[in-house]
Amino acid sequence: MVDNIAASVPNGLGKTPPLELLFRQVCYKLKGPKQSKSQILNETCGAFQAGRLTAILGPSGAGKSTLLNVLAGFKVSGVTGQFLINGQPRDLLAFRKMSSYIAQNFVMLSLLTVQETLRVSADLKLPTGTSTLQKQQILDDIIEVLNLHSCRHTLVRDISGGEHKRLSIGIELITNPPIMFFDEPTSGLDSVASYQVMCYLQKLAHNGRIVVCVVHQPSSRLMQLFDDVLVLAHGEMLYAGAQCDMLDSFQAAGFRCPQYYNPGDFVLEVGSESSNQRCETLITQNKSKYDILQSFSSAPADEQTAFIELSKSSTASDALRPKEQVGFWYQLSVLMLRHLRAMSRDTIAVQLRVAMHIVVALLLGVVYWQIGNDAAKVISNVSCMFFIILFVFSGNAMPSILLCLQDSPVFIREYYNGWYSLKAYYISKVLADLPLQLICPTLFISIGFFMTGQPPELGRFAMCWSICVLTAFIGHFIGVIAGTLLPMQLAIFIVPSISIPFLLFSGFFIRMRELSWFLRPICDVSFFRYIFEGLMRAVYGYGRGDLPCHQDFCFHKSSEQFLKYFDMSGDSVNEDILVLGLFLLVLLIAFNLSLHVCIRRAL
Ligand SMILES: Nc1ncnc2c1ncn2[C@@H]1O[C@H](COP(=O)(O)OP(=O)(O)OP(=O)(O)O)[C@@H](O)[C@H]1O
Repeated sequence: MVDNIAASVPNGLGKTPPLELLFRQVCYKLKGPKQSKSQILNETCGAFQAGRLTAILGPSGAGKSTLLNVLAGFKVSGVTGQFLINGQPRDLLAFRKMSSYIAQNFVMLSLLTVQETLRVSADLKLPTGTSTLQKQQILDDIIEVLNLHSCRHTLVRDISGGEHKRLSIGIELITNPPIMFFDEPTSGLDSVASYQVMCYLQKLAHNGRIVVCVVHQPSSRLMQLFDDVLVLAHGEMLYAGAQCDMLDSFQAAGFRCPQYYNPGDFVLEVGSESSNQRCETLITQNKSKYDILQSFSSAPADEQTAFIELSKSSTASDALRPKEQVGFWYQLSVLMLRHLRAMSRDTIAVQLRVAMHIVVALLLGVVYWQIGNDAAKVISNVSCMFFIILFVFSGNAMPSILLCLQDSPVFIREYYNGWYSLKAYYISKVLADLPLQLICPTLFISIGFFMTGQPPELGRFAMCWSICVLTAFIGHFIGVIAGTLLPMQLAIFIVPSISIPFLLFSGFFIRMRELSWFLRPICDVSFFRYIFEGLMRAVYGYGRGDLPCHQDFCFHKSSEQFLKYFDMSGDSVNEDILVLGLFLLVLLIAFNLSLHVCIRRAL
């Protein structure tokens, strides 16, 4: 069945020559003088061949994941060494196109089904021109190969750990890459599930691919599945070669594996020695094996000796990223559909958010029932407006942090695999969030405005609605930016901590003229000022005249005088809306920049 996948994918594996990846004297050094252990990999050598399953073994902290990252081309800065593919120096970008890297914590969107996840991946990864029928055929084959029938229509959040691992393999299988790297594909799985996953990997390898995986403490049964083994200890390679020769090699260096002992455990124990001094023979033996290979290689001499100083050439993220396979508009439509589908299933961030806006609006209406047209209750009405601002802002900022935190790791992985451009992701995020940002404040202000007895005039309602929608957008983008740039705890702390001080400069707690001169400029950059001012003007401005007074004396009877008292005279809600629009524009730009920062930081 794996053959079917190969056959149905354009440029499938059947058409590529057998590959050999050779790496020699690969070193990785951490940058910065303060790093206590700066040399993580030291002159490691090894080779991978098509059709063979290779395990990278070693004690914890030996450098296995680092080596995998370096080999897969994800770590480039601080790396030196020689990487040859079929005897030719590796072109990093071409290599990234033909290989896939499946991380230990492979993140996917939890609110899509297994089939939908694979479908999105097929839509974005397969070249334009691949027909729907071909895509469906590939999907069906992958589901069959990886035995994902039973959970085909299950949401990713509900599938088991083993199914999750298999799905992550399936996503990478869509393009049928000839080289696959796996970081601890069996972590978190029981022995049966680990064996199953490893059998799939063996099947993939024996079908003609290079399959390399980092494995922690493989059982004897699992060990038998590997064709080749790399053993790392303290950043040095003790052994790289066929599994069947491994114990002989260790024995030749003075390490004899007891009978009936798991070879995996044995090499881990040898590698766990406090230093590599006793293993010096093994290290030298391995290095000389690959030096001999160098002299017999058929590649031209100048290319063989061309050491690639990757750190010099590949600082830009684009140098690491394969080009997208489908056009911008197609990327945008697939991403939009995916966002909307996931959002429609998001109980907390979407359904509960809409419900909360309705419930709180009803509560507001009951508490401030018909006070908007009463001169005796003007101050309470101002508090009501301030509550509206607070709720619409925080009710949109906080859930948006959560939405972003789920999406960011998926975005980074897919972006670096060339599924789509940053522009397509950015626009799809902004557009897909639009309906929710319109629905929530619209529901809230519609219920609140009429229940609290604000003047029933279309013009005033439209102004209040516009301001509430802009408040929701501002809150949303502040949440989204914080969620993209910061870890969750920090984002949840930072958003209220930064926004609450600006509330002081809104004009509600203290009038601007009462502020010290040096604090007044802060009012100009407090978007709460324009929101509050806009709502006040929309309700009390535009020639509203005297308010009905149902008591002997009402101090704030004249709405004009009342606005004057708050320093908000002038029928200029348009100006407030314009300034809020500018704030929104700045936030949109900041969101775009935060995505750039996010992808650069992931390198
Ligand atoms: N960015 C970094 N800063 C500081 N130390 C680092 C960094 N990256 C890796 N290291 C160190 O390099 C060593 C190798 O790390 P690596 O994650 O590759 O080990 P590993 O063999 O995969 O370990 P494990 O099996 O426990 O996952 C560790 O000692 C780790 O602390």
